[in-house]
Parts: sequence; structure tokens; C-alpha cells
Amino acid sequence: MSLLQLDHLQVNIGQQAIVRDVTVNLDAGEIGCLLGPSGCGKTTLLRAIAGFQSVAAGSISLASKTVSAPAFTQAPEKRGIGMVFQDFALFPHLTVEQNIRFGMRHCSAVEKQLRVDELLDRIGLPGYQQRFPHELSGGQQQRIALARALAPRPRLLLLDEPFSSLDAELRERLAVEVRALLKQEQITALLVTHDQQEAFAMADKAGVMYQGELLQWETPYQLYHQPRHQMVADFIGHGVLLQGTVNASGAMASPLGMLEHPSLEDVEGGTPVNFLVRPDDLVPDPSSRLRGKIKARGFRGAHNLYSVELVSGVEVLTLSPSHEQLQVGADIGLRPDFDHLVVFAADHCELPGFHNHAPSFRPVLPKAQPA
Ligand SMILES: Nc1ncnc2c1ncn2[C@@H]1O[C@H](COP(=O)(O)OP(=O)(O)OP(=O)(O)O)[C@@H](O)[C@H]1O
Repeated sequence: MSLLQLDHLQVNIGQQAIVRDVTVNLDAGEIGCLLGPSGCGKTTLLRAIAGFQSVAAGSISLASKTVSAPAFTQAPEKRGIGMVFQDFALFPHLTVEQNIRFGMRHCSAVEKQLRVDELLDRIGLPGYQQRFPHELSGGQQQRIALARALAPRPRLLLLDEPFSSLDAELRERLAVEVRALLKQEQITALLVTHDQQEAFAMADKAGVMYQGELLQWETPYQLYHQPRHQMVADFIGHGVLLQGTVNASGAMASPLGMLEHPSLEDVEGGTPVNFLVRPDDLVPDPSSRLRGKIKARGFRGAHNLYSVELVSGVEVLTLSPSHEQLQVGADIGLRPDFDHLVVFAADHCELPGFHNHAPSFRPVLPKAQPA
């Protein structure tokens, strides 16, 4: 059952359309995640859902009831929405228990007590009732902020970069914990973040926004493996877009050599395309004729990520287990090994902040075809 429905939503600030033509569905109990570069309109969209911002076109519905449309904005306190922001925003002069009880005005004292104890158990902080916020770490404070938002059992929880002030390791751990907690509580949630790892750890559905538009709204797996826009391909995961030309027999001449793949068969001969190359699409192979020089190495735990300059001058990325360390400056052979090939029309309009890759908004193929 649909809990949140945004239908061709437009939100203006002054004369400017900050959110444009956004359509999103979140079913009850699902966790959605909005990704995108700074200033693309993520917070404005959340504010509109919460009822702090009116809408210029389209509508917002909660459980099939319209709460925002042009000339109609249901008051925020009537929407049953909880919110968590990046700066914790706990009341410093109230104890943990008083903070959590804050939004539970309509419950009896016994209910409040049970709910506080239940939530403190669930967030792994039993016995913290009488602490003050300044006696807690950043991660603990953010867990309490979450408990406070969950206490009145909102039907929708909005989280705006809730972990961004925490360090990377804690952020990842909390994302996993918070997902488990939201699932236990059966809360529908929409999260805004810059951090794709966080989105992947938390989301059932995710989308990338760019300049007010939502480019794709699907599962994190589909965003990664079947990006429908170059911008999504560029924003999600490491990878490079290379140029190629598909010939009449469906093979592609490319900086990686001639590539053949079922997904190229529908592309008209002679078409110039851009195609996505992820690090795991190129396997180190000493016997391969495709050669390059290692320019840089980044440690990624189990793997190292290498930047390799091919003999043609094109730079690509590859992965290798971190116990097999390759040296910067060394010659390396790479074997293309595409599980699926993601291909876009090769339009060329430069956009600031996104390497030199042009988003076409018009994939040659609707999406990548699984091999
Ligand atoms: N009150 C306002 N007055 C004028 N412009 C605004 C206002 N609030 C936001 N904007 C503009 O709207 C655009 C989107 O802002 P928004 O905060 O929604 O982006 P965001 O994607 O959440 O960014 P970030 O990730 O940096 O928080 C920006 O260009 C911003 O300058």
C-alpha cells in the first residue's frame, strides 16, 4: 500500500522552481533515499513533504489523502510526520527521557514510560534515561534524536543527512542499525544524504536528484547496475564513461578494443555512444593485450582501487584484492569482463562539477540488458 505519493511535484522558492516534476512512491514500511549534489533541492523536497513549504504544481499524498497541492497545504502538525536533522537538535536542558517524551503529548504517563524504555532498549542505550545530551557522544545523541522522533509512532519519518556530522565508520554502522530499527518499528522513512554508502545500507528505493529533477527512482541495485542517465552513472559508484562507436554488426570500437555484447545489438550502426566502465568491469590479467600504467592506488579494505592510464591515454579504474599489492608506475594488463554494458547517447554538453561527462538524459537503450 502506498504511504507517500509525490505526483509531478513542483516546489518554487520565489520565482525559481527548486523542485521540478518529481514523482515518487513509497509503500508503507519502505525506506527511500534521495541522493544528489549540494543544492539540487533535496532539503526543499523534504520541507514540502513536511508541510513547511507550499507546492506550485502537482501534489503530495499521505496514505492516499492529499496533504499538499497548489493553494492547499495541510499544517505540518496534522501530518503525523517525524523529522530528524543532522544537528541532533536535542534540548540541552532536558534529560534523555524528557527529550524522548517531548512529542508524546497524547499518551498516558505509563505509556510514555514504557515507550521510552522500549526505545532505549532498541537503540542500544538502556539505562540512559537520566543522562543529559552533553554527557553523550555524537552517535549516542543522534540515536536519542531518532528515538524522540519515533516515540509518537509517526506514519512517516523524514531524515535530513542525519549522520553527516559523524565519522565515516560510525556513519556506516548507524545506517545499518537505523535500518533495522525502522524495520522493527515498521516505519516508512525518507532519507536525504550525500553519501551513497549510507543510501545503499539503508534504502529499499533510492533516487538521484540533479538541478531539481529526480533522474531515477528505483532500487539501489538498479541505480548502480542499470543507471538510466549518465548523471546517475556518474554519481553512483566509481566508474568512468568512455566513448565508443557501434558498427553495423553490433560490435563497438572503443579504447578497450572491440567489445561485443548483446545489449549493443539494438544500437544503429555508426552511432557514437558513451559507455560506463566500473572498476569491476576490468580484471587485472598479465596476459591481456590491453596494457596500461598504474597511476594511483587507493586502499578500500578488502580491495585496492587502481587508476590506470591505458596506452591510448584514457584513464580507467580497476580493483584487485589488497593482499596482492601492485605498484604505482607498474605496467598492468586488463581484461574487459562486462556482466552488462550500460550505453548512453553521446551528447556533449558540459555541466559544471561532473568531470567532463555529459548527461544525455536520453539513453540509447532504456536500461542495461542483463547478460
Ligand atoms: N530560503 C531560500 N531562499 C532562496 N533560495 C533557497 C532557499 N532555500 C533553498 N534555496 C535554494 O534552493 C536550492 C536547493 O536547496 P536545497 O537546500 O533544497 O538543496 P540540497 O540538495 O538539500 O543541498 P545540500 O545537500 O547542500 O543541503 C539551492 O540552490 C538553494 O540556494
